[in-house]
Amino acid sequence: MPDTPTPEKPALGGYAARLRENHPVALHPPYRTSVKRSPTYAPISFPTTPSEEFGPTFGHTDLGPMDHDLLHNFGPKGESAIGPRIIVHGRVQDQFGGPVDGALLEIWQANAGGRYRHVREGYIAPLDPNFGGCGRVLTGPDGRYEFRTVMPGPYPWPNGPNDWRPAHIHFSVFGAGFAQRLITQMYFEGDPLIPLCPIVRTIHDAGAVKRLIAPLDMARTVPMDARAYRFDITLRGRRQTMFENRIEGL
Ligand SMILES: O=C(O)c1ccc(O)c(O)c1
Repeated sequence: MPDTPTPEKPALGGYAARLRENHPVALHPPYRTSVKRSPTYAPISFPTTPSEEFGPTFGHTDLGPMDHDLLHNFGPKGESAIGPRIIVHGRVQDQFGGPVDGALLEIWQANAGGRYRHVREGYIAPLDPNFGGCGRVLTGPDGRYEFRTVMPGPYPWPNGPNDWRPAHIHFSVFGAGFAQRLITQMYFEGDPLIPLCPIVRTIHDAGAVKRLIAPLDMARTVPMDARAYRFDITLRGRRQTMFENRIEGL
């Protein structure tokens, strides 16, 4: 059977470039720390070695059995974290919609009250003794992944006088090696804080923002247990997910 081209798949196969136009500019003063963090000199490219490009590879033996269950992977007695229980699932795909097998996803998030378990966290919301906020999962041959957790709470941050981050989960995606790492944030459908967030507002393309917002997925909800949200991650192409660590010009 010939492969059916997707709308963006070149007839002769090949390569779809990154969508650089949608990448936020590095300097966006309403996102205050971007002023100090944005480069003032042109980026320098360093050559990589083959071992950085192709290894190490990740396998199921690298993950603990509870890594994908943030509800239970921290509490000393395996008790459930406090908060609305959710499943987050989706597919990691390439520019043509093909599955990306064996990608390592690492996730981190605040607890249901909006507080991170981190030494430099300053928000007054309480810690949950049964929630660490970190997890890991590998995609399968069909590119799919799934983990369960609590719905993170929104939280205030010292940017402007009254800026609040919408509820979000941070994602790091590793490909075949440490040099292939992409980082992004997932938001939740219906959150009124999304359009107000100075970090979200660095992204000028409405479609790119929409692709960071996971819709509620009632088909995957577990009755009397957990709601579900679907977050697909597309690595390249016209429908690519916006990644924070893709530097303009590279
Ligand atoms: O990069 C930052 O400054 C920053 C601030 C608050 C956040 O919630 C975050 O994810 C990033």
